[in-house]
Amino acid sequence: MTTKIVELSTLIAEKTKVVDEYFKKNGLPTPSFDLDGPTRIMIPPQEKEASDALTAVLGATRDLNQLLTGPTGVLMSTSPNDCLSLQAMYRFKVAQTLPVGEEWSFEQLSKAVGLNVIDLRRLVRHAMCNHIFREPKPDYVAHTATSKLLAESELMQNFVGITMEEKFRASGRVVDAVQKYDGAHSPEQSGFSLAFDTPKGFYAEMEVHPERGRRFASAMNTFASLIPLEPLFNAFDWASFGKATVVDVGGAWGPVSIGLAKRFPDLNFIVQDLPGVVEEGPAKVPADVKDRFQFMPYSILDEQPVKGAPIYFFRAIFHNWPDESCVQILKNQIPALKKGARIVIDDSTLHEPNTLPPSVEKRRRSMDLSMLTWFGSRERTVEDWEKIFKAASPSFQLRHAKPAGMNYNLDVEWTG
Ligand SMILES: C[S@@+](CC[C@H](N)C(=O)[O-])C[C@H]1O[C@@H](n2cnc3c(N)ncnc32)[C@H](O)[C@@H]1O
Repeated sequence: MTTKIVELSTLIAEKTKVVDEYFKKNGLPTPSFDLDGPTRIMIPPQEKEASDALTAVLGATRDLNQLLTGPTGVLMSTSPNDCLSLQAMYRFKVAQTLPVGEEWSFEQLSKAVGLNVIDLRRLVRHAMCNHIFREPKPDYVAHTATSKLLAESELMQNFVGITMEEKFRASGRVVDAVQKYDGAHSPEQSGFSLAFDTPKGFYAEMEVHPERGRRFASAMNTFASLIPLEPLFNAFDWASFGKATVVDVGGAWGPVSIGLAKRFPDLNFIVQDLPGVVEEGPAKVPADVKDRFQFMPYSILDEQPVKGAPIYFFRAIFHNWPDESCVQILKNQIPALKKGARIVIDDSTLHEPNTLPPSVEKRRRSMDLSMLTWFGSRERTVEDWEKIFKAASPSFQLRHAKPAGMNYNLDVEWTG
């Protein structure tokens, strides 16, 4: 009889071959830890066979690893140390300090980053276990593909920065928050607020710490600009509105609206966000669509000031807010809505357990816990969404809820 571990290893071998052939056929470099290794492994979902094979390999390698580690090993090796060593790499700018292609001794690196050599060595050597840096000869450090990416990419620096400096710390207080508040009813009832000892929720706290706020906004904006927008273009009939204004509520610097503007030349955009965020916006809009953009400070906790637009677009907004706040945000839009106006929501959504490949399910569940950590909020199923619309007003009618890439697209009509 074939055992589970052999079954998994056979699947891994078969599916890895499919992925390998896809890379070769498309002239893509093979994954490598070396300096010139590719920085991003992405197979577009329309390349279904190769994309499914990659998903299968990621799930099966994880399962095989866990089976061979065994229950005792899994429980005892789960630890925050991966975050700890990466936080140190971020805080001491180790990646940016070590020149790419050079080999520096720990002594030299210690002097340059300003951390004693004993602690630097132990932290870097732990990071090396995750292929972040390598030790080409005893007591020397060199870059790998991953540490090089951290050295050279501002997005990665900001993304790692918010994860290690804010979220890692906040995670340590999530269970306390859950126990204390028994379900967050407002953004300040989060692990983040407990960890940072603040009476404010995450976004309100960022307003009083503009540097941290900019780091978060930069990470989110760059991340958003890397996500393929094709699924969003196709999920909603943007063109059917003809010459129309889209109010991009919480649109940050407008990365998603910029994509929409390029694809749908008849649409104009009013991008709204907190004052410190929108002030960065105009400089980021490419010249070819600039005349169709306006940026406006607006807090979703107040009444919507742009009246009578046909489309109010919320991308990755509601999952940052607990249910009561979502209801209030929707109510705040009502005075601006004319009959037939649409609230278009593009947000990640939860599925029934065990209906997605394990690696995708883990990503979604992790996103759900991230929302809990930062904001006391949650990912939602379509049914959860429907309850929120109903609580805000029975005049909100859900026209469709369609999968759109990693997200769901919800088209909600104001029936007046
Ligand atoms: C996860 S980001 C999504 C940004 C953008 N919609 C996208 O898809 O990339 C959430 C956005 O909500 C904005 N935000 C947070 N609190 C807000 C508030 N009270 N009023 C308006 N925007 C807010 C943040 O500044 C941030 O830009």
